[in-house]
Amino acid sequence: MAEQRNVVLVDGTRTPFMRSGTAYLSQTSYDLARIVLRGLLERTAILPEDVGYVVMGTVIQNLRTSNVARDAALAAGIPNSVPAHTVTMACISSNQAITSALETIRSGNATAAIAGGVEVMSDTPPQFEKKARERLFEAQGFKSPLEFRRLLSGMSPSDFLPRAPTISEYSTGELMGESADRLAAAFGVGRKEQDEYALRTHTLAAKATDSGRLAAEILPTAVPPDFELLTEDNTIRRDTTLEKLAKLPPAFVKPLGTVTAGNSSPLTDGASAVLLMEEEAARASGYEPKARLVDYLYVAQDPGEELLLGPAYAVPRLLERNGLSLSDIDVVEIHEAFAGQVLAVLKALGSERFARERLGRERPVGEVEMERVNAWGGSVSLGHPFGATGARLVTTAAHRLEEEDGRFAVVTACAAGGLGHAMLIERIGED
Ligand SMILES: CC(=O)SCCNC(=O)CCNC(=O)[C@H](O)C(C)(C)COP(=O)(O)OP(=O)(O)OC[C@H]1O[C@@H](n2cnc3c(N)ncnc32)[C@H](O)[C@@H]1OP(=O)(O)O
Repeated sequence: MAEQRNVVLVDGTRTPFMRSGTAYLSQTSYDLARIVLRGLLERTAILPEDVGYVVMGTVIQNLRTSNVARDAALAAGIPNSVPAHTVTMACISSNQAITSALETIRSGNATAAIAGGVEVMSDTPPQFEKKARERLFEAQGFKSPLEFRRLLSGMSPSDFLPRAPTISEYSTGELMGESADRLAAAFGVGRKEQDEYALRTHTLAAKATDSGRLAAEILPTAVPPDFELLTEDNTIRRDTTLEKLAKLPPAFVKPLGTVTAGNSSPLTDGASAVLLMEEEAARASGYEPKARLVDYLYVAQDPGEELLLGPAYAVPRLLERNGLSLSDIDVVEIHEAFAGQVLAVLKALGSERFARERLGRERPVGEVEMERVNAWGGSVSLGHPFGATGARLVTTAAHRLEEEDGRFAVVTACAAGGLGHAMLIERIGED
């Protein structure tokens, strides 16, 4: 069998992440995807014709450009001969984009590929109920004013009111935040712990911003109407204190829930992208790749019972099949959908009962040292543009490996549908 081709991360970048309804209100997913692709091309100085494939993740599609990867790639100057596709896998959509690009390179179908993701929650298309959609469909065939009267017959005006989509699990109807609340309760993660974690992530994100560490991955971005140059995430709350967090009411399970606006990831707009290459080709082109993408896997659990617990299943399997243990992992980048979800995952990894009953192992997977976890902030503080978070995690993990002089990083995330992902990344030292 031919030796497997190594796939490396040459570099990654992202727009600043912005709370929905703020700086990117004028933008569509196509706009931000085009901006980030152009930014990546410039940053890496790769010739657009040397890119063999483009794949991007997104969750809430704009129907006019449902293959946003293709349309944004064309607009970014990537030749029309370069194929592109868009994937969706809820909050791990750009993780899926990265692994799709990785497989495209591994299989020899490309030497260099761009993967990324985009989400503009500010541009969520309003939805009509099925009954109204049926009537509107029929109306396409109406010609006379008399026929148009039929549009409303038997319908009330409220049937035509557009509804904002909810962030809920389709199969159960449960909101993500409700599920996070149940998960936290099931693992005995209290409100105080969640608020402390929220304060930690905001504090670390502010520090990483001020020290310029996050600037290394952020693409300064200017958009209409005022074209102010945006260089930082506006999701970070520098005014956060435990006292303020403690006063916030439950956001989902009322009145007794523990998940609040303060310990949840906010609704966010943003885009991210990475350049992946076959290792030898990258070196031959004069690049010093940042990290090797060693291995990855996806898991899926019951969305009713364990919607956001995927990392607790994915990480042990990934470590085991690579002969590693948690103590070998210098950098952990875990998606923070909610503070309570991260803390529940960490508790699951340290739990003997979880190991025995859920993983079929004699011993717990292990305790994760907190200083290794999301040291530059996470989705609660940096925001979570659904389709773009995965590529942020991978880029940050590679940068942290360099900065912290580590060898292995694990990137892991949960997603709607009970899905989970974990990826093993190895820093490429000077050899
Ligand atoms: C796999 C996955 O990723 S699943 C996750 C998918 N994502 C989600 O489900 C999104 C979850 N988040 C949300 O839905 C929303 O952010 C919500 C519902 C939690 C909160 O939304 P909003 O109420 O619009 O949040 P908003 O930012 O206005 O905050 C509400 C209040 O809390 C305050 N607040 C929020 N965060 C903080 C903080 N860190 N410190 C202090 N106060 C805070 C705000 O100032 C605001 O106060 P005000 O009412 O006095 O102005």
